[in-house]
Amino acid sequence: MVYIYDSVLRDGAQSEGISYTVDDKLKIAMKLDEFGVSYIEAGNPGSNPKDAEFFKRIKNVKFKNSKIVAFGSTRRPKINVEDDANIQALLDSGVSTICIFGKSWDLHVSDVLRTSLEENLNMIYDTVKFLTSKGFEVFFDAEHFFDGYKANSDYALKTLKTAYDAGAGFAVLCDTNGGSFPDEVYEIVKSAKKFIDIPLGIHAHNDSELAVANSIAAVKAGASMVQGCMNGIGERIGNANLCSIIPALQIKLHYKCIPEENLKLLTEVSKFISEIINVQHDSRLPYVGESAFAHKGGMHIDAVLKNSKTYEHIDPELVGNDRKILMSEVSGKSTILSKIMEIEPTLTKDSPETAMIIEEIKKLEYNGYKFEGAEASFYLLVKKFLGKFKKHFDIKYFKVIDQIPWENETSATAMVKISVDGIEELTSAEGNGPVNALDKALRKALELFYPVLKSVSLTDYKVRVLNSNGATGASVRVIIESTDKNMNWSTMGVSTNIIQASWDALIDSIEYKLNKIEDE
Ligand SMILES: CC(=O)SCCNC(=O)CCNC(=O)[C@H](O)C(C)(C)COP(=O)(O)OP(=O)(O)OC[C@H]1O[C@@H](n2cnc3c(N)ncnc32)[C@H](O)[C@@H]1OP(=O)(O)O
Ligand SMILES: CC(=O)C(=O)O
Repeated sequence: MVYIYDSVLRDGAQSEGISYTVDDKLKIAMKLDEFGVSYIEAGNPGSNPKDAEFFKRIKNVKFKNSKIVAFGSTRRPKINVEDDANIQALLDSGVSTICIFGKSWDLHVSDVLRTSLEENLNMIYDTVKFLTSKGFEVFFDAEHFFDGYKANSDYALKTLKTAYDAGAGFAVLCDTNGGSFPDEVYEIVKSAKKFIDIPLGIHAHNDSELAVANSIAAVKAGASMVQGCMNGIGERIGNANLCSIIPALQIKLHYKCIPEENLKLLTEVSKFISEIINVQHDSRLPYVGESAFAHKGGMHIDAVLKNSKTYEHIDPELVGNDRKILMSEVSGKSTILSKIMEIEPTLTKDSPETAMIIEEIKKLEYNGYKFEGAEASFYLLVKKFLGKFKKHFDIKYFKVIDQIPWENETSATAMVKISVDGIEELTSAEGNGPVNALDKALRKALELFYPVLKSVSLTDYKVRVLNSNGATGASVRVIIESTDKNMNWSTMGVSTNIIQASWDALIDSIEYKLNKIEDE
């Protein structure tokens, strides 16, 4: 068993750009409990009113898997532990587990605490003893343990012994500055383990991008608690990313970390935390990112479709993620065929249509199209090639007029003339920009013929300048995301004229919806 100790709410709150509300903290704590981590380090009750309120409110919440931990430092030098306001706040926090960080690097004792080595040991002893004697489960975070060990191993080890003598349940060895290497961590954890019989934990920062490797090295050397943060957030570059450590330990090294059946919640929990902290979920996160199982190279896709083990280190379903097959100019026949077969199952790798579609895609990608992000446009292209595309309307013309200054949120007016089965319709609409006005005018006209389009809305609009050397004459690629609440789809347009590119993406969005209805 390796105890998973998440610090998203404490060390995570020390990340640049992250500031939780009390409600955010409560939501995250409940999600982590549902996921099944053993400990949730929820904050420092002596630090600020928000954390103090959190500890007050959390008293009324029942947790089924996790214990809430309050975090704080050893007492200040040269005062009685009972007189330390931060220790008092820990006592009042209402939790049963407390994590105390203390100095284990002599440099920090002399230069930061500005006290004697002896007094620092007294501070550790007094604080841990005081809290254990009050019945708390106490963990000791040996701050800068690895740097301290390298500078003065006797003293660093003495700090662990002191915490042990005072009744600490775990000594957690911290790579606070994140500068250690896995082989050093392995050796130092081994020697700490030989020196003292207290359960050991690891708390690694990611300054050298080695926090996950260092945490795993520590476990291999005998540590049985991993402190870290989901998504790797935390002070500076962040903490060891638990989203990578948990599956590595549980799936590959067969340690028990969280309830087995909950591992498939990992991707959801990771995305939930990004949502709460209001940052884009990083697609490149191992295991849980959108790209973690996204295959693009033609040869990779060919192999994955034959046997997914050829290019996947684990089955994505184990962590609740999905496999993605991306189409692009580096796709081979197998990739595109797998997509084409969703539209026309009788085609094979050797059908002339397959070769023609691949050639067309490569030509279009050369000219700035990117089908990887616009699968609905790909679907329409294939349908057109196979003669299966049904055109639902003709555009006679469209016009857009920009207006500055704005008037009541309106800066553009569009006029659109369409025809459906020979019946013409001319509409106009105002919008907060030319694309918005065009979208509204087009829908107004089409909804008369196709009321189902009332359920469709645009959810995202992205523009990418393709050859920026062309300055205002550069080509742009517009990607539009649409939804009808049941499904989402993306379409694309490329042109030197941003209005034309947007218009093409809009037309594809609507034709996709109407063609899909006919497939059903
Ligand atoms: C490695 C880590 O991440 S440890 C956790 C770090 N987290 C944080 O700092 C966030 C929470 N911190 C806070 O809210 C504030 O720093 C508080 C409320 C705890 C303290 O605030 P202040 O009393 O104003 O002190 P300030 O933050 O300016 O300085 C830190 C003080 O703590 C002392 N200190 C640092 N580590 C320890 C320790 N392990 N034990 C005792 N005292 C310590 C420093 O020596 C310094 O004291 P000094 O001013 O007498 O020299
Ligand atoms: C305790 C802690 O956060 C650290 O040493 O990094």
